[in-house]
Amino acid sequence: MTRVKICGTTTVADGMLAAEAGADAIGLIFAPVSRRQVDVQTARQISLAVGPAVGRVGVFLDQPLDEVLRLAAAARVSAVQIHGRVSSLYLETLACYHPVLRVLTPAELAGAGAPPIGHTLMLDAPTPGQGVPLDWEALRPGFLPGSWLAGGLGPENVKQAIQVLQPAGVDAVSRLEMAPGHKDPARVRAFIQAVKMASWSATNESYPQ
Ligand SMILES: O=C(O)c1ccccc1NCC(=O)[C@H](O)[C@H](O)COP(=O)(O)O
Repeated sequence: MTRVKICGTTTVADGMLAAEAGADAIGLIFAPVSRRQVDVQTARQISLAVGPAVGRVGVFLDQPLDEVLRLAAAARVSAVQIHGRVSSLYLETLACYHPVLRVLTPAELAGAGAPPIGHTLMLDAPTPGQGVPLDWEALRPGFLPGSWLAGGLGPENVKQAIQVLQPAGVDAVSRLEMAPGHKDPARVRAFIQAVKMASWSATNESYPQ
């Protein structure tokens, strides 16, 4: 089954909405450049509210390692998502503390090998959180099994993305909002439902009859 992460959660109410709609994970963005940045106290409240079955992913962009470790611990996240230019040592050190969702752009994927244990790859647009879809067909030859997909996904196009790439998980934010940082409940529910339906179809269609 394709996992589903609802990113850019800034309130307990929106965290609960995603959890009740069946999300596997929520994203808590700590990148200061983001219009969806959440403060660490609120992030911690959200983490504790969504229950044990929902992953809480701290999202970071070009932030120092000590800042990532401090915020991740304080917010009680269960994984970290790392965008931007960071070293292998940075990622290896982080993976000693948290599962790492390493975000690559399509251009960066070209030179990437299989990720080390503790790391999962996610493909996303060069500028995250802008609602711009990737070219899924062009990605297909190099898309590594087990990778996640983000970039411009919403209820209307996620089925096609899953059919083309069969990602292990999908992640979205812009197309699920009424305004940056504020979820549209109907679109969050529709997105999660669409992922589950598409993933169920992909799994069952591949079974021999
Ligand atoms: O969404 C942001 O504002 C953001 C800013 C800086 C770093 C990461 C950010 N988002 C990370 C995500 O996981 C988004 O869900 C992902 O980029 C997809 O976004 P969208 O294309 O808007 O669905």
